[in-house]
Amino acid sequence: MSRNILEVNDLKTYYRTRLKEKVHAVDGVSFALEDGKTLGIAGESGCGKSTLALSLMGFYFPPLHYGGGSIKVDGTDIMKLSKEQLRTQVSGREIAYIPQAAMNALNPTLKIIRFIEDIMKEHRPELGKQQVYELAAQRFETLNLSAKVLHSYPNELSGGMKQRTVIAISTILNPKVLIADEPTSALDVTSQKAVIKLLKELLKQKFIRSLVFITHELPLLYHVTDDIMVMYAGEVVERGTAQQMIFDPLHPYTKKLMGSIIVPEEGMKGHKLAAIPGAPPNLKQVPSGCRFADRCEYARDVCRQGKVENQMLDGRVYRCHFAVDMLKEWYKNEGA
Ligand SMILES: Nc1ncnc2c1ncn2[C@@H]1O[C@H](COP(=O)(O)OP(=O)(O)OP(=O)(O)O)[C@@H](O)[C@H]1O
Repeated sequence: MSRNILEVNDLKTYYRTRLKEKVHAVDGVSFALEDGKTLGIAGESGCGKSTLALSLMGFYFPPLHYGGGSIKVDGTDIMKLSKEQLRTQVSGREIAYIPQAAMNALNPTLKIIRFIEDIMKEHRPELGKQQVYELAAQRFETLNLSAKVLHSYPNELSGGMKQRTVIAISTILNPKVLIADEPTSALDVTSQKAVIKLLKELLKQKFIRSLVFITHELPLLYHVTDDIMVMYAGEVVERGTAQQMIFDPLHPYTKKLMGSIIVPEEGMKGHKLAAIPGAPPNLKQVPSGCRFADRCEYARDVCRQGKVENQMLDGRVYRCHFAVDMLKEWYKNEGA
């Protein structure tokens, strides 16, 4: 059996607002990612995906705070490390993060090679300027990015090329896990395909070992990731293989989410999430029962009474009171 490269157990993180209220953005999240695997994270806007990504990196800066739980990267609990250790030993080396709109955050006054020089100065100080250049040029060419890009300024690159460059820079230290938050949003279909190809190449070349891919574009998850995890109101409501999650969802929320997808034949048409009536609960005051109950057509009184525990089924996990047979019966009747 393959070992886990990332293990998250009961992770809780919250924002403290100026009025001193707590926003429970990640509320008891647990999952594991095996070496060599890719995990997609889906869910509506505001359900905690980006906060989970920040939390996994140990980026706890006010207003975001750590509330409990563990994050193990290749066996090391990063929450037990100091901020300095996180910065020098974990960030970029063990686990790298490409935030939303990262390509727009590149300093326009610096040539691309300067970003790589800065990383190497910190992590590989023994390398001279020429060695850094050669290493960067070789990496870029292996990834089918011209080494000429290294001499360009960010604004001289197209959006798609800028995004691929950011990914190449962020993975230059061969992190074990790459977390990419909406890496294809705001790109045209051709550029999206190029970004996906690059991510797959990074895995194939073993420049990264595992990938966490956050996106609203659900068909992309089907084509890119082994597993999909769906979040709702700060919690994981279901996790399974991409095939199971898209074609045989168990949780009523996953069912609604996936109901909006038509898997396009050639793979990459951008289908966004269809609107689900109602809104997620306020994360300042989360309900004690099922958080989806108010929007769930199958909800009963029991759903609102007390915490809903995860149920396991053949390696899948879903957070609902009801048994699979009952859910499937309801779904069958719905389709009839
Ligand atoms: N700086 C902040 N201060 C207070 N609350 C915040 C802050 N940033 C995010 N939140 C809240 O935390 C919750 C989770 O937000 P998060 O951005 O993680 O969701 P998301 O699923 O990534 O959404 P999106 O897909 O729009 O990026 C939301 O209720 C959001 O309003």
